[in-house]
Amino acid sequence: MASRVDLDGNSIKTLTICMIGAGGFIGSHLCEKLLEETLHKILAVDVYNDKIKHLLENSNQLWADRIQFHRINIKHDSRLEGLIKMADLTINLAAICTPADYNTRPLDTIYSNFIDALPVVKYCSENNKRLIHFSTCEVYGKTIGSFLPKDHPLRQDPEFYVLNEETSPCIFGSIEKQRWSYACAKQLIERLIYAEGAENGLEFTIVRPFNWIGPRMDFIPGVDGPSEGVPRVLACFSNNLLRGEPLKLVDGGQSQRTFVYIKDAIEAVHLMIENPARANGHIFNVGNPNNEVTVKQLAEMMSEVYAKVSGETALEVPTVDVSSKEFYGEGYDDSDKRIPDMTIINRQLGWNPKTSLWDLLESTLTYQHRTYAEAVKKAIAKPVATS
Ligand SMILES: NC(=O)c1ccc[n+]([C@@H]2O[C@H](COP(=O)([O-])OP(=O)(O)OC[C@H]3O[C@@H](n4cnc5c(N)ncnc54)[C@H](O)[C@@H]3O)[C@@H](O)[C@H]2O)c1
Ligand SMILES: O=c1ccn([C@@H]2O[C@H](COP(=O)(O)OP(=O)(O)O[C@H]3OC[C@@H](O)[C@H](O)[C@H]3O)[C@@H](O)[C@H]2O)c(=O)[nH]1
Repeated sequence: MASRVDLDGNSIKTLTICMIGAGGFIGSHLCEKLLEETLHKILAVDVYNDKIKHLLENSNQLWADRIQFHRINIKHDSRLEGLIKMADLTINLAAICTPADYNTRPLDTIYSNFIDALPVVKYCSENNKRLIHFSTCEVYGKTIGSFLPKDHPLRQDPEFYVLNEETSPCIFGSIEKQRWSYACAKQLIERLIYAEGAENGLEFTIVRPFNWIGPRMDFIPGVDGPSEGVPRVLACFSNNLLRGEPLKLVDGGQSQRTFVYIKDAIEAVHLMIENPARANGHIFNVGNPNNEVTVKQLAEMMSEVYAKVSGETALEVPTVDVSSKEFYGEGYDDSDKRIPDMTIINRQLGWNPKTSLWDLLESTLTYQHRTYAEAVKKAIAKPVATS
């Protein structure tokens, strides 16, 4: 591989990266990218490795000696500090990050996103190691505009809804709305990392992903995850499409999201890894402001794309409304709208997302159909056990 240079023309040093949560959706894509396009070494830490098996198993591959899997639960494993010490850079992706858990398992959510991340920050700070920590767009919570009357003209003013790392406040619901346990824990760990940077010189970058989606996201209930499990929206809707059932719109699907293709987003992380002088000390929104839809529009587009890639006829009534209480239970609440301000990532790293929502759904749903259609058919055909 020819010697590669960073954004300032300096040659890039080969790194050893301790990637915690490497076996998850984002981790699997990041491992793939680093192995295929760089010479960096990965110490991959996770409790699962199904999503990176293809990278670990084939010993003929060029990168066989550049990835090592460590099955470690970071809650209680003394090997973690040793791995962080061995690495030049630690990337922490580990988290409980599915909304169905925030109000039903708030303690696990808070422990996972705050308490369990503490030693990682501490070991990086004490050993002078750089940290890239994955936070979330949920730290912004609700938009200022959402508190205005429905038809107020200021709702159309970007000042009232575009989310900026340096100027937007973090607006959460009341404590009984346990949905915000995740966002609040993520916010506190961001503040702690920021304080470690300010008081102890920790070199850090914080990433706030805005709905990254693509292949290998979450699981299909009853196929490669629990039948009663509720994954994030891409997998929920994929599951409905694979089963030929209407897509469930929580509270009418009026919330808005911007979706970015995982492969575009991984490019941004790659730039952060290899341009520490431009990334250190920054918090970055990573999303695609051009891909905004309501959840209802997402459902309609996914139905259309799925019909195209599977050759199956779309349902006449493709969606059904369901209340958030029925779908998620007590304590659910929602972010109304999420448009990332791209000024900082653009200025520091020159990054811009490329893939349109239609195109990213086409490649993702082609993957979902190819990977799961047969398995779902079998699961549906299985006779239900009678008592
Ligand atoms: N995908 C998105 O759009 C998105 C949006 C906002 C924030 N994020 C953040 O990005 C990070 C990665 O998200 P993802 O979508 O890949 O989720 P994911 O659930 O697919 O990956 C998380 C991984 O962390 C591992 N993990 C969790 N607890 C662990 C522990 N105690 N010890 C070892 N491993 C543990 C899990 O096994 C899993 O493989 C998370 O911090 C999440 O909050 C993701
Ligand atoms: O079947 C479904 C699933 C979800 N939804 C809705 O779709 C929207 C998106 O739901 P997701 O499950 O993708 O989760 P959210 O976008 O609310 O939060 C996510 O955002 C950023 C990350 O930190 C986390 O991965 C997650 O918290 C929500 O309004 C939800 O209520 C449905 O209408 N139907």
